[in-house]
Amino acid sequence: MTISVESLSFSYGPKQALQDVNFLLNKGEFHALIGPNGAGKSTLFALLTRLYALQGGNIYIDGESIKAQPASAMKRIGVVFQQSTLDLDLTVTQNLLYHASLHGISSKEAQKQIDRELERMEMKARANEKVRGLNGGHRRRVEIARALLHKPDILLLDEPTVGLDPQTRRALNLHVRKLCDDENITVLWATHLMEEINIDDPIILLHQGSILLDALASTMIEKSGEQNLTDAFHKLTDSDSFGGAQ
Ligand SMILES: Nc1ncnc2c1ncn2[C@@H]1O[C@H](COP(=O)(O)OP(=O)(O)OP(=O)(O)O)[C@@H](O)[C@H]1O
Repeated sequence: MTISVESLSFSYGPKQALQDVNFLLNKGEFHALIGPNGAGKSTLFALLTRLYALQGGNIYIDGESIKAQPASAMKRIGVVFQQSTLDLDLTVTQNLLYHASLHGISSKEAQKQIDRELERMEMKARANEKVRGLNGGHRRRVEIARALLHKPDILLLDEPTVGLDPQTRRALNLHVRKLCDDENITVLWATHLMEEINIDDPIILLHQGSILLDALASTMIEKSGEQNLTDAFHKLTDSDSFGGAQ
């Protein structure tokens, strides 16, 4: 399963948020989408998930255009948005059952999938608790379980660790990396936190709506001349040093 983004551009009225964005996601790999605030990450997610209609360019899933086959393309994608969309007054299972029914999954199959995904996220013991009683990290795990219910082969996560403490962030990041290893799921993880990225991760560095770098994280360090990812990120996304990084 690959995603190919080709010549993607998007404007909010006169404000151009993305310009000529191109990249490829490889099957079963963890990719980090990084960029400072306002770089265009959320806009890109909105296009990948069909929340916004495409303006310029196209997105292909295994060669299939999401413009031409939006429904079948969407079946292959699971999404965790930046803002939580769980119903706080429903239990974990009720939230997941509702989502499964939206995907047309039978209740028997849904229960099987819910058990499987909650087990994987180490949340099975909390299945009958109201979401309101869960901490932020556990709510995020439920959202990841929910995104996987319809067995997608691509998982998109838009800054999923916002507001979580470092330990919880790390645990969640490891959970998602395991999905790549165990299930061959292709992941796009948007973040502006460099500690969530490994040196050998493929990264897509977005800055002011354009791709500044599409390479391994180690290459970002080399290109910047810095010693670590955090310094490299700041150097490359500082407007004064913009250009010459590609
Ligand atoms: N509804 C909107 N109307 C006008 N401009 C917008 C709108 N949404 C986003 N923008 C602008 O488009 C650009 C890209 O925004 P976007 O939210 O995609 O960036 P981001 O990288 O996700 O940032 P953040 O990390 O802050 O969410 C920014 O300059 C932003 O101000």
